[in-house]
Amino acid sequence: TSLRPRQERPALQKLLELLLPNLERKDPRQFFAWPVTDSIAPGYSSIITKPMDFSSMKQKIEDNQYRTLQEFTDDFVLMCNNAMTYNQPDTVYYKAAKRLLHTGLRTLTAEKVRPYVPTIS
Ligand SMILES: CC(=O)c1cc(-c2ccccn2)c2ncccn12
Repeated sequence: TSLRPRQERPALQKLLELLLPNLERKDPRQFFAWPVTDSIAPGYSSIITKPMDFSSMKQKIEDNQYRTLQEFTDDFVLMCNNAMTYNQPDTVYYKAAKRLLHTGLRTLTAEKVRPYVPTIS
């Protein structure tokens, strides 16, 4: 239940706190740093049902909301796919998202990161 305190997952949390800045560095123009607002992107909230951005991912790490590396990866993929859904292919945002998705997944699936993926619990 929600009343049960979130069990600590220090090893995973430490890993995610290392991985997040690595991914953020791949977004130097900080397109993905903060939630996209309807004022900068007309109609965004009615088109994108599950918004995601790096600041929200950071908060989820601090709040112990990621149980596995896969859940963290899923949010990263969601963030990139949102940008490729809302923005047309010829926009800087779409192109940045496509590149970020590709380079970010290479980091998240790298051999040296894989040992942190828990086997069937
Ligand atoms: C990520 C994304 O879809 C995005 C980020 C931005 C953005 C992010 C930071 C500063 C300015 N714009 C944006 N602007 C218009 C349409 C879409 N976007």
